[in-house]
Amino acid sequence: MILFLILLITLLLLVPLSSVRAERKPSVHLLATGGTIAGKAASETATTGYEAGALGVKDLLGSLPEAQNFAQVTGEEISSIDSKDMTDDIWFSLAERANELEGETDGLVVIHGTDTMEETAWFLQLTVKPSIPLVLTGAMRPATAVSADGPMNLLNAIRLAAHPSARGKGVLVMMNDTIFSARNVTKGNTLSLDTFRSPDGPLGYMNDGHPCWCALPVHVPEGEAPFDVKGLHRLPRVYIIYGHAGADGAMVRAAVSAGAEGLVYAGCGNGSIHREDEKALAKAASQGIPVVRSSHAGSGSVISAEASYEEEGFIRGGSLSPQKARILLQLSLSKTGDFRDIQKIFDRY
Ligand SMILES: NC(=O)C[C@H](N)C(=O)O
Repeated sequence: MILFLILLITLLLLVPLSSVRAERKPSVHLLATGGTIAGKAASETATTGYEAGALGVKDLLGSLPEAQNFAQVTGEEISSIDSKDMTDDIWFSLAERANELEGETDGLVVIHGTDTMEETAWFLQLTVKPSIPLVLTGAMRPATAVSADGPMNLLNAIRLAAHPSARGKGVLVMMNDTIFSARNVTKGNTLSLDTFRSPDGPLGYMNDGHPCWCALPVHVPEGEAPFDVKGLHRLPRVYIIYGHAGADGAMVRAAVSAGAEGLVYAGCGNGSIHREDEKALAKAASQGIPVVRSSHAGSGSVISAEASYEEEGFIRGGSLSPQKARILLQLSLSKTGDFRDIQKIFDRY
């Protein structure tokens, strides 16, 4: 009897220990959209002139069996495009799938071309419930190239998405061993492997597959996704007008007559607007078309400047790049057309 009791107690003590040892691997699901990471070139030395998005998610995973050592990796294709051709529909599908998978996997990786990666990352930060890590990655060299960067980027992105420390940091971009926040990341070089940067510095690095954080992201959404795009069939038509010397308002007038529902001005310096463009923009705003001032300077915030900008009801775009201000304006317009409410949204996100 005593022997039986001793055996039973030993067993009870061992069961929890063995269950800790047999801890399950985290699951990571890939949503592939195409890009150079899935690109095929005519030769191993070609790094341009390839077909972007030629390889499927199975091919990418098949050539990276090591990934399964770190996570149970599954995947599906959402599209197979060069990301320069990104559409609202693909964004809606991505947001819908990411929201559906939120309770079913520990992390998500979006495989994406680099040209519009920063825009998709930002769109997803605003439309996907931020409960599990969501990481975007891609490549600068096609999969067929000597020393292609895609496999290591994908492996790092999977390991980052599986890592608990990636939670609560908003949508992340993992490129070239470096971790960026969706809000601040931008492509900064046409061809270099080290193309992604953030004016305020990266969030961290992948050191031999382990995230090493050095900063915290700002304006990260909590709880629910800020915008619900379920049921939307298109995003409002918002054009970006590029500010430059010798402007004459023609581009603003062209945008308005093309049916602009909102305008983003990529101004100089602190969102400064050429006076000829300003006249045309003030007219657009008086017709109820919201105008956001942003900057093509590449870093810094757009704050109040000329008194006339405030009188004309222009919205201050803060530190968002013109292309990200455009997305936030599109999503804001799905909620409100009131300039003051849109300003509050810009101040929050
Ligand atoms: N490196 C890349 O992925 C560029 C490619 N044009 C894309 O954005 O799909």
